[in-house]
Amino acid sequence: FPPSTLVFGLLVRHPGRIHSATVKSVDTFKSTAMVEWQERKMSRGKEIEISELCHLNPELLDHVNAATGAAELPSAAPDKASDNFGESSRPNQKFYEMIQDFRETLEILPITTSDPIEPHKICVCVRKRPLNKQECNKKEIDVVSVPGKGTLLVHEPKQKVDLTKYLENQVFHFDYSFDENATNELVYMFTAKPLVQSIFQGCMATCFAYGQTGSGKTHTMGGDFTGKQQNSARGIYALAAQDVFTNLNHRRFANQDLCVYVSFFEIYNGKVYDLLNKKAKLRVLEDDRQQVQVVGLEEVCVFSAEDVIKIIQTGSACRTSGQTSANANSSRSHAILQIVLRCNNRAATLHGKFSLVDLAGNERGTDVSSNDRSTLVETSEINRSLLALKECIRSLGKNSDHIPFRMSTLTKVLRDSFIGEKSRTCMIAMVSPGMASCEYTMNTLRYADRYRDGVSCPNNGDSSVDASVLDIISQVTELEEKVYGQLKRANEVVKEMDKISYNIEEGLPELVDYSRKLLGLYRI
Ligand SMILES: Nc1ncnc2c1ncn2[C@@H]1O[C@H](COP(=O)(O)OP(=O)(O)OP(=O)(O)O)[C@@H](O)[C@H]1O
Repeated sequence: FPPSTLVFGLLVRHPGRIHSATVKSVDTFKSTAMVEWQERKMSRGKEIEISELCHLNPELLDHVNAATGAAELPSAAPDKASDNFGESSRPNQKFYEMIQDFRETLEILPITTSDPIEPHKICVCVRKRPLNKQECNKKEIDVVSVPGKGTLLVHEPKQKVDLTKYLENQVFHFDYSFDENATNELVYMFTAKPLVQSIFQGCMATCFAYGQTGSGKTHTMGGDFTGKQQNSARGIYALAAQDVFTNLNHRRFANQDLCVYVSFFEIYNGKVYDLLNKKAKLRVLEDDRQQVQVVGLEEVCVFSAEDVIKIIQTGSACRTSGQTSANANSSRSHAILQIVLRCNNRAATLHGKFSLVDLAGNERGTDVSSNDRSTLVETSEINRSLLALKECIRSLGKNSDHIPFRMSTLTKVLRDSFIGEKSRTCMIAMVSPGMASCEYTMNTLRYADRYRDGVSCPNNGDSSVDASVLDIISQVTELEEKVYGQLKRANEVVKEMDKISYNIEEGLPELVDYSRKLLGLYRI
């Protein structure tokens, strides 16, 4: 065991003893040690030696792993079995076998239509899509298992410094979990269907599809695909619309005299675009009663589920056709379909609202490496809105008085959804099963997990948001609140001045009359 490695071992075991003056020499020691260690890794005989040393001192193994990052990297190297026998039929064959072995120990009981549906104010679910054709061609391995209702496992492939492969099996629990065989109808039944019932009772319901690009958000919300053709009648949007009309005609609600309106818009870079009006750019304004309005948003009165499906097709086509212009990729924007129930009176009073949101791909949230300004703006907007969403739903879960909805345009336009007893929320986290997506899958699951606990620990494992960013956002929000308060006061002053000027104007003719009389009296 060469001295430098020993020094390296000691230094990393006692990091508290390293003083700034010695940092340079420590780095030299470290890099020397790393080079030596890399050389040893290349040689099989030496490999065994390291393995033995690490075996004798597991702490050293952890430190070497941490220092080299080796343990964090999924193996791209061929495993020993295939080295020796050339038997490997896929990359990462060894991991594939380990996962298969693990799965054999699991009791698999997928969720079915006969499982009970429990009422939730905030419901968090997860859906795994099947491996797609490309992934199958590449012989990608599936690292996600869904053993049964609510549970999901990620078999994270890891490798020790001695090249031993192992799985870190991470378990997550949600309200419901859907495997790759689940249909949109099954997912709908447990997620959005209970929310449709709630809007008839006057609730503001919201269903979010969250996940990395290609994980199945649009498939779930907008309908499954046959080739490039999307079947809009089989997505959660359309299934919800069908149920709205079934309820509307039900005698229980028939006497409420309700009518249905639909709007469809997207938010890209903090700006709202109307998908039912050639992507017209709209303004979001807040009045002095804190009511948020999307000014000029097209709200179409609909009479059947088929009407809604046509609207979905029109809006989706508008979304897609815009991909070559300002909105370069639909996965970078949030799409929101709103189904609104209004009383059939003269004022068309709001009765209930269901917002169905296909969120921007969350992998953008971690992509901060780009130098391109527009990508950075996009990334920060997506980060900001997803963070704001998390914070608003958490506040809702805690029945907090303060809902930080002004943090992003997304939460501003969904303000109704986070307030009061009548809010209902469902988050469907979508995950891709492939090993290549493992890191994104973990990010998605951690994000969704926070909702479930109602606990936020943004610095603990949440790679997408840095503490300083959180700080800045909350400072900006505070400033926004202050500016808003000042504006409100200014508004009141203007109103008061208006009143005074009105009074002056009112009194003016009388004053003129009086002056005339005076002039007449004294014959001036
Ligand atoms: N549960 C599923 N079963 C079968 N195929 C699926 C499933 N989920 C997704 N797919 C397929 O995977 C591909 C990507 O899905 P989709 O477009 O819905 O992803 P996305 O998350 O909306 O991506 P983006 O954020 O880029 O819009 C599509 O071809 C879709 O048909």
